[in-house]
Amino acid sequence: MTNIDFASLRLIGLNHSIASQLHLLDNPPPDARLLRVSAVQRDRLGVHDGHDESSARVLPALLKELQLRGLALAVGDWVLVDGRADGEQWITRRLEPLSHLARRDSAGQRQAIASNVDTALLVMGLDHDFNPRRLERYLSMVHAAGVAPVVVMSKADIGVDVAARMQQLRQRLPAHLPLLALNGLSGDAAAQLAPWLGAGQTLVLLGSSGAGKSTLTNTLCHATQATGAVRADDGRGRHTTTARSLHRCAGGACIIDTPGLRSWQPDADEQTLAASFDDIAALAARCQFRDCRHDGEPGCAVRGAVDADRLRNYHKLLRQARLVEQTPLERIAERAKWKAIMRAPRKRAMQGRD
Ligand SMILES: Nc1nc2c(ncn2[C@@H]2O[C@H](COP(=O)(O)OP(=O)(O)OP(=O)(O)O)[C@@H](O)[C@H]2O)c(=O)[nH]1
Ligand SMILES: [Zn+2]
Repeated sequence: MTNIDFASLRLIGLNHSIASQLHLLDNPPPDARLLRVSAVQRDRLGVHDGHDESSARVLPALLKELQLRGLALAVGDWVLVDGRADGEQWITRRLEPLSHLARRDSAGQRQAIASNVDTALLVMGLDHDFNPRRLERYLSMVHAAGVAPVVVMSKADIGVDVAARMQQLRQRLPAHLPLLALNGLSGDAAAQLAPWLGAGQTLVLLGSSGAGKSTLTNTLCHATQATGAVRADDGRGRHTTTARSLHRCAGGACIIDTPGLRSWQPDADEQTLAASFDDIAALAARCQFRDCRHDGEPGCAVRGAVDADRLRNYHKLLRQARLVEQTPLERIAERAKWKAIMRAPRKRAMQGRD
């Protein structure tokens, strides 16, 4: 029978939906332990039992099965781990995640970011990091994964034009989206984020390098990290330097910190991306033409009602999604078309940044 220490695992986000999957497994391995992936390295993973982190390897059969499905283990995955006589820990199963965040790299390859996340904090600095288009790209990725986003504008204490920028975002983004400005170095940040930090919740922090993700993680999880570090007694493969992704917060939530992403796209097809701009989708129902592209057609309800740069970004993201879905031949034709358009200097001026 699989071992579940529910009280301990609850500290790192175990809930009943995950635990109940154990009863549905075919041939559950005897004496396996349920643990959570807390760090991913090249050929080793950090696994957490709620109190301590240790190191494990993935069974080649599981690795192969995941690869065939285009998947990979990510921080936040729940796994079954078997201890062997040689002292090595092997990950034998991965429970089906309730949510899974992934991105596409510049070559179109899918890369796993995090699994079983309730809330994504999209962290962006109110300094030179400020970039609404990039924020919208993060929102699409998070929406495609079925994770609830919260926009966290950091460096409110040192940012430039803070009030004007917050106002700009409020006007540009859908009204229902939680949006707040904070100083990640101040204890007040925990109070501002309290609605999302309940016991058993898992949050992931996403944003560019330097946005303030680790600073915020330290502020929110400081007490737990300090106590977590002193528990070093069995000495087996613990606390490797990169194994710092899953952090416990004092109030019972846990946070997955991620490195800043460079040159990436949301892992979503055109339809999913379009749905992630739900303000545009809602307005589009009132366009005169059912297949309106909101690109200058008469009777368009979107153009004029949505921030012009947001609409340009929407079109750009859909174009990129189509590109990933295309066959190589279609891609060549599309590229030729764009080359011709890019050659026309008047049109070039209309291509936005980022
Ligand atoms: N004044 C102020 N400084 C901040 C705030 N948030 C982050 N910083 C500073 O910004 C710098 C970068 O912050 P990090 O937390 O390391 O950024 P990160 O997003 O974790 O970056 P990567 O780990 O590279 O992805 C540090 O020097 C922080 O002290 C804030 O809200 N206010
Ligand atoms: Zn329209």
